[in-house]
Amino acid sequence: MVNYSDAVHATGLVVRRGRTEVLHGLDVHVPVGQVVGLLGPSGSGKTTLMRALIGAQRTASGTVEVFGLPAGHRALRNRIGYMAQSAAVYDDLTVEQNLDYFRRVLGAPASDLDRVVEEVGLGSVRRQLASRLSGGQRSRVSLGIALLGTPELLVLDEPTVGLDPLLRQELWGLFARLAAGGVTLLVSSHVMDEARRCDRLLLLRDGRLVADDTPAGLLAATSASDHDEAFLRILEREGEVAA
Ligand SMILES: Nc1ncnc2c1ncn2[C@@H]1O[C@H](COP(=O)(O)OP(=O)(O)OP(=O)(O)O)[C@@H](O)[C@H]1O
Repeated sequence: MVNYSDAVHATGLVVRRGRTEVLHGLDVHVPVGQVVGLLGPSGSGKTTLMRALIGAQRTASGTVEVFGLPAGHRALRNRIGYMAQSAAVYDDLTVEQNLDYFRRVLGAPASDLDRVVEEVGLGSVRRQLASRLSGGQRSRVSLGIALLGTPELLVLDEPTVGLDPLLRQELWGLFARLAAGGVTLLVSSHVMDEARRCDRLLLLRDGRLVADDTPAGLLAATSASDHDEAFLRILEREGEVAA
């Protein structure tokens, strides 16, 4: 049954990419106003799931609803912000020209430009060409684009990759502030240290959901002292079951 306090509700989601089935009947829900971490080994299906949520991935069967509407519905376009793994940035434009271009495409207010520059901490390079940015700065421009128009759901594919620990901490602070204001965030990550900053964790393995718990709940369920260890234990256990 659909719970209307869920921002995302997927049931029996099956996705094929090419000839291969990569998601095998996932049931996933993401409660409104929470920061939910999407974790799992490389190739486990995190990006594919995110693409399905934003309506960019053809599904073979199952349902995916976002705010009670089918994923990809027109009415969701301005309610979801998506940051892909590869930076969506024009090299021949400055930071603020990039953000302003996407702001106008989205029909977001002019005041969004300064707000977003501030939120992603790019004030000192706002007039610099994107071609001259570091990898971490480029990914923050992409994150800024996802924040334009104040979306209610943010789907962020590894937003902190390539960032130093201080910047990562600042961005997780921003995610927590956004969630406190009612925004829902689904954030994929390879960095297990980031797991403890989430309200809830989804762990994918080979296209199957193998854990859906709070960070503390996962530690308790596995008797592990940190999330690296907890995930390894779950993955080992699931591997044994699958073998
Ligand atoms: N365009 C494609 N055609 C066929 N198979 C694909 C395609 N893109 C991804 N896959 C496969 O789908 C599976 C899931 O990939 P996906 O990118 O969703 O994983 P991921 O968990 O996001 O990985 P990573 O952490 O490395 O980004 C992998 O086995 C991958 O090889």
